[in-house]
Amino acid sequence: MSATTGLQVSDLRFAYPAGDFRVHLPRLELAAGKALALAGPSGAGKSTLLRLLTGLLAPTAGTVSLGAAQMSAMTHEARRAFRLQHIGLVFQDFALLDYLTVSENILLPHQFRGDAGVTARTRMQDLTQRLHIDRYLDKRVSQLSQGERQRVAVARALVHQPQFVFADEPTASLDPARGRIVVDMLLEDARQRSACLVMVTHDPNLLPLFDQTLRMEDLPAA
Ligand SMILES: Nc1ncnc2c1ncn2[C@@H]1O[C@H](COP(=O)(O)OP(=O)(O)OP(=O)(O)O)[C@@H](O)[C@H]1O
Repeated sequence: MSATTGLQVSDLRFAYPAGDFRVHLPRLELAAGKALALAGPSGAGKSTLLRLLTGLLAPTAGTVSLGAAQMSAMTHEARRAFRLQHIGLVFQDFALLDYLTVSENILLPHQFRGDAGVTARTRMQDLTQRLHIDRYLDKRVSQLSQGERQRVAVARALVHQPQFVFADEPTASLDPARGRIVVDMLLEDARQRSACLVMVTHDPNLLPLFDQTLRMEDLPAA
């Protein structure tokens, strides 16, 4: 794989300062355009690993590289700027601002990037149509159901066409049919744009859709 476009992890180790949880990931490679499912029982460390891969948590040892960017070699500010530009994140709790409308939530990260222009709006229209939430664009997020909020979080993560997409159980609040729409869209979007997708899931039926699966229970003892 190209060293400058995919995701690479080498000998990553992490322990929370408080508590007993530890993780050791000797090696992970994900080429551009490929999708990885992160599976494992509750409490196995999937969200923790996702945070390590995005630079939201710093490893105790080892390296995470997203394209040419080695996350732990960057300053806090550089990591933040990199995330804003190149990473799309769907958090488990969605991390939406309740008092803003759907479109404001989706475009807010774009404004931080100094760009909320026509391209972003066109892409927002397309994404929200495909996610069946376009009729809510002017509604406050506080007025939406959990499943609708989850899809707003997915649209927000994709609107800037990031090279790396990380999604923490993006179908948890959805019925199977809508969940499948979201997963298919994430996969199709990543493949079309040659982006990397890492998705946490509890659903074994979804695993065959991915190019690779990492099961937390297969990792060596930390
Ligand atoms: N800030 C923290 N400090 C100490 N321990 C933590 C912290 N956050 C999480 N943990 C612990 O780390 C372990 C892994 O948690 P994590 O949320 O990564 O698991 P998960 O696989 O994503 O779980 P779930 O499927 O339930 O979301 C758990 O035992 C959890 O209690």
